[in-house]
Amino acid sequence: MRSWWGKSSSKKKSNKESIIGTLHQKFKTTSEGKLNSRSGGSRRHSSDIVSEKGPQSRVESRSTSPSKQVSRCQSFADRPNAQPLPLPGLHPAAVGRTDSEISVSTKPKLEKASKSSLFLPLPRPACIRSRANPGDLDGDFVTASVSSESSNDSDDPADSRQRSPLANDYENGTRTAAGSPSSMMFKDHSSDATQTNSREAKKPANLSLSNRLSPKSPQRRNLSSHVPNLQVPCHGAFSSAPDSSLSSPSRSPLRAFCTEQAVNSAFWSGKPYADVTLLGSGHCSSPGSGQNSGHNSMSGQLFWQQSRGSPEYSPIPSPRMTSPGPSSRIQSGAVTPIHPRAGGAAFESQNSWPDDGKQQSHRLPLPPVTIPNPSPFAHSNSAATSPPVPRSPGRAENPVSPESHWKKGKLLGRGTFGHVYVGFNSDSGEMCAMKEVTLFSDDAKSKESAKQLMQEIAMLSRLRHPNIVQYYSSKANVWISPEQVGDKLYIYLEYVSGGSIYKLLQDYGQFGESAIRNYTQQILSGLAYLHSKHTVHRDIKGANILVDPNGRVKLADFGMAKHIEIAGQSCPLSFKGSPYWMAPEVIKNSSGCNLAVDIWSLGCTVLEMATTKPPWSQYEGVAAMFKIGNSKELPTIPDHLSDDGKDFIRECLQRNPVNRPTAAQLLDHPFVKCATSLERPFLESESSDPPPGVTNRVKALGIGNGQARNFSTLDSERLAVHSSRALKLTPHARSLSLFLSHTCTH
Ligand SMILES: Nc1ncnc2c1ncn2[C@@H]1O[C@H](COP(=O)(O)OP(=O)(O)OP(=O)(O)O)[C@@H](O)[C@H]1O
Repeated sequence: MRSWWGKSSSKKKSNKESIIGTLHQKFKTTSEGKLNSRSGGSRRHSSDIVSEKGPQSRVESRSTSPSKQVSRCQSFADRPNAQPLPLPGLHPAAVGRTDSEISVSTKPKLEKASKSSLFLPLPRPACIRSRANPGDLDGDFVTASVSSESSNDSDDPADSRQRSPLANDYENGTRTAAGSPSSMMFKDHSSDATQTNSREAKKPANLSLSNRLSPKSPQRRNLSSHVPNLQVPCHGAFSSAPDSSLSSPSRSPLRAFCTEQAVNSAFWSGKPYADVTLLGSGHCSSPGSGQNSGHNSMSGQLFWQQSRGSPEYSPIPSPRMTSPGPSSRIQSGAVTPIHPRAGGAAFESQNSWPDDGKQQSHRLPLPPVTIPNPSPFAHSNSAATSPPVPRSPGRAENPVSPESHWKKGKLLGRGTFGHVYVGFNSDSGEMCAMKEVTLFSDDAKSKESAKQLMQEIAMLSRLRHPNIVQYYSSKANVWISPEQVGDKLYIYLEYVSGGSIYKLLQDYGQFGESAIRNYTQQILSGLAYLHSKHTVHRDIKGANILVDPNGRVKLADFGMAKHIEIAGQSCPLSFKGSPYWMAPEVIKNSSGCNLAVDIWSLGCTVLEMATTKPPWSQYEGVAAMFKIGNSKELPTIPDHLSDDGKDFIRECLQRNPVNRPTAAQLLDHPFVKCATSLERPFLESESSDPPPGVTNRVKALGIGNGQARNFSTLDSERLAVHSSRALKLTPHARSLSLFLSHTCTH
């Protein structure tokens, strides 16, 4: 083994502590759990599980065909167990108005009714409008909307699909709430939904009514009473992600909380990058599996998380994502006829509501913005209250808060903590990435979420490096406080518009070696800086590395980063990370968490860039973890990589963390030492004329000659938004760059 940094790299035998027993035990448990579930015997954490997929839905859940999804939506009522839609006014006395009545008293009735073809009556609009106190009505529907929203922790259109039973079919089985108080809090919804797939056709009205009428459903809460102090630790010290099992609060609805789900979603579904949560000494969280952003991160117990299909969710919802759920219905006025929780077809299709026709069709998705309701009845008549002017997904809404200079724009992606939007400062013309976290006052996970977010801010606000995403403040000169608006918390980050490495790989396929060298060199620079601050990232992978249009790479997502107090010391191991990128010592819980875990993950990321997949991706999650943790094998290294590339990967993937080089040492490795920068210099030379096409275009824009020369080297976005920050190479930097490119060609 070559020791190019002068350090012995003789391999030691890896720790042979085996996790076989543990995994087998878990596997056995999960298998049993699954069998129980299939036979209807399992009721694991019924309140935690948003929905459950049956054998059929499990297959379809992996379908990515929008048309298929739509077709399933349309055929929902045709399911074998589907019952005729209830007619209004048949049995008014049977309508439960309280939660207890719905959940207890009416339940047997409903089951009985389903056998005897008797159906619960449903309220007509006229009945609703004739209420003595419109506020009651509003309250009911507000309740429904809030609780639905809450149960999904999200309010963007993309989440509509999650709330839809079809969407649940599409991606559930592992779609669960996290067992958090929040999920318990929304038991009406989650538990109903959990059992929906098997029962929903039998009792759609039950779900509808319980959602609409539950007096227990939460109202919007005063956040401050529950997250009273949002001040992050002062600059003086680094903060670290807490080692609790609640590491990824906002993603709780998606977090599997029983082994059965692990099996459902990953092991038996054949999903290559299934999300896993392992039962470990600590916990894991965070995103981005190979297939979803942050969705295969670990958190404490051996669970598989259902992938959402991509680590970054497209800001433009696909057709299958456009079925508006309760939340979007409330906000957008769109109603999915088949949504049982919203009362969908049960109400509208057979009750001859005036706008029946409208409700038969799927409306276009609306952007993830909150549209003020024009009247107290807006909720109740949500189907007919589409905003007069459809908002484009990119259209900014009002400033997040009066003091904030950022306006929220389109959705960039979703992660563990919440959603990320483009932010725009109308005054300066700058953009940022706004991370939005929705907090629920009586939800322990929300507190954890806020805590982690603040720790991430505290961490990021201390870091200044070109290869680390920069934290911005919501307000001038306030650098460490997240902004709290209602029940939402915002932090503002440098906007890296190129997306993540994962997304680039998905869109364009594997990278060429030159790009890999360059990106790796930049990742290493960021890591070397981070490690010099005694901080370990713990979730290095393609989905957490952003790339700007100039090829500059930025480490992102510091939600799991940990500060190691004393250099060289390891912190107590937390089972954190994303399984395919996770170091053996983390899986085996054998030698604590130290900086070397990032080096292992870097090696996996290099392989990911070279092949589009992380190592051992041919194995299912548990098997992959077994491979990583227990085998002595190296993952397959593609032949097309240079010897330097292969050697670099081998160095990173040494099983004994002690033998792994440091980031600083790896910067001297030949694979990255001569990496050529992809970043185009900002040309200042008067003699370099732009191509004729560009010149003409620039002339057409009325830009003078001098400006035109520079314009040719800038992408329009950067020019428009970051002109004040445009990179200019000083003469010294230019000559340095030339020198480096010259010396590295040899
Ligand atoms: N600074 C940014 N610029 C551009 N896009 C971003 C930025 N930060 C995040 N995103 C987008 O938002 C998605 C989710 O962000 P991020 O992963 O940081 O969220 P998170 O809550 O920390 O989730 P997780 O821990 O699951 O990764 C990313 O995959 C990326 O597409």
